[in-house]
Amino acid sequence: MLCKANGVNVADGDPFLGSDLDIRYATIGDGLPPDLDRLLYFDEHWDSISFISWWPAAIARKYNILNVSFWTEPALVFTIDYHLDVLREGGYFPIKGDEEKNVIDFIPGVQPIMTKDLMSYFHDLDVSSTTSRIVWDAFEQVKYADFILIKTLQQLEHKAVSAMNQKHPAYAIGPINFTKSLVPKSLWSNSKAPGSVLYFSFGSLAQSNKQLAEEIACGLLLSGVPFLWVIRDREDVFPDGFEDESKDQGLIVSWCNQNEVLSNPAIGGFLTHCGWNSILETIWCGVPMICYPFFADQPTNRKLVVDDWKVGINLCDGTSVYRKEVAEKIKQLMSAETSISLRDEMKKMRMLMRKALDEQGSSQANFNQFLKDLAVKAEDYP
Ligand SMILES: O=c1ccn([C@@H]2O[C@H](COP(=O)(O)OP(=O)(O)O[C@H]3O[C@H](CO)[C@@H](O)[C@H](O)[C@H]3O)[C@@H](O)[C@H]2O)c(=O)[nH]1
Repeated sequence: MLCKANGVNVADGDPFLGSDLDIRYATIGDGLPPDLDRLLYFDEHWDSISFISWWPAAIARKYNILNVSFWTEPALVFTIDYHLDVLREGGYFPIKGDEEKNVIDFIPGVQPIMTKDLMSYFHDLDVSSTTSRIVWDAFEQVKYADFILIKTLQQLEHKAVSAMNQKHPAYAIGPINFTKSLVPKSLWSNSKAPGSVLYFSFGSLAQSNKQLAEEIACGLLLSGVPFLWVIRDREDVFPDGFEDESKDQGLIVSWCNQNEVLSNPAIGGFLTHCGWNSILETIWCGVPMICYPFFADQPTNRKLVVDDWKVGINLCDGTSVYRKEVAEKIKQLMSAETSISLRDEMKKMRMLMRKALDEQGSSQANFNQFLKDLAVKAEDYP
């Protein structure tokens, strides 16, 4: 196969490493200070990156080159967004709180989904808001792509991927950029019992607000569970005395190598904001999750993790977070007795993911097929 001949393997970090393809990467900053809370200044952040929603298609057209669009979100989210025009026509984008319209059951490849589980921008009533505009533009433009790559597993999202394929050449090639053998280096949690530590991070964008951090901090103390908390800006966020009180129970850091942490045997659970990359990394390491989604695709990702795949639980069952409930949920997840079924389901998903990334696995096969189709299509381009 083309891919194999070129030595390309989706499990080896950079999938193009070792190939004879001339692939170059560039990082594009959003122009905002690195430590700015992008959740707090969400519109400014999205405004500053809005160019990414339209320029790839425009440039591809201008220079008559192939346009490959790569999406780091579940096929479920991508498919719903791909049908924004249909949803807008039906009065679902935005959702206007109409009782009769609380389930969407007409998107090909998407099981009936409650409107509450849709991405956060569906609930933004202002269609001219930065987020709504960018999402709309991005999915108008994606229709001009020659190929769509989705960072997901075919086995997990078979229906959505197949339905997408009826409309557009789409390939489930995820997850990529994991190395197969992650060897944990020296880590505080090395001194802890297997499965005893809760890892807690809200990803690269979201920072905890004071009230939320306070409830979680107190919940952690009440639970007594050892923890590793990644928080980028901890100034003035924790309740008085928390860092002192918790110094024997937990470690607080501003950043870590998440893959290394998750693959450490001491980690028994992950309190996550449901960023898609974190979810895939967590499944790769077989760690069950406690979910607290903030915005964008995260509420929909939560549905996959908790309701569909049953490898995680919600942090809170209502709309607010209370320390007592936080403590209960943490204890429930971390106890081997109360989370048997979660752990069993997670084992199955982990196996699926590892198989998909094998040399004969679906992600590898889809990636190989993509390279073949790309080469054929490239013949039409001068
Ligand atoms: O201390 C840390 C914290 C995070 N990470 C890494 O940072 C990435 C975080 O990615 P993700 O979990 O997807 O969260 P966000 O950075 O918040 O991702 C944004 O982009 C994702 C799609 O790519 C969306 O699913 C999210 O909603 C959106 O917030 C992961 O690879 C983590 O391994 C670290 O390495 N160290």
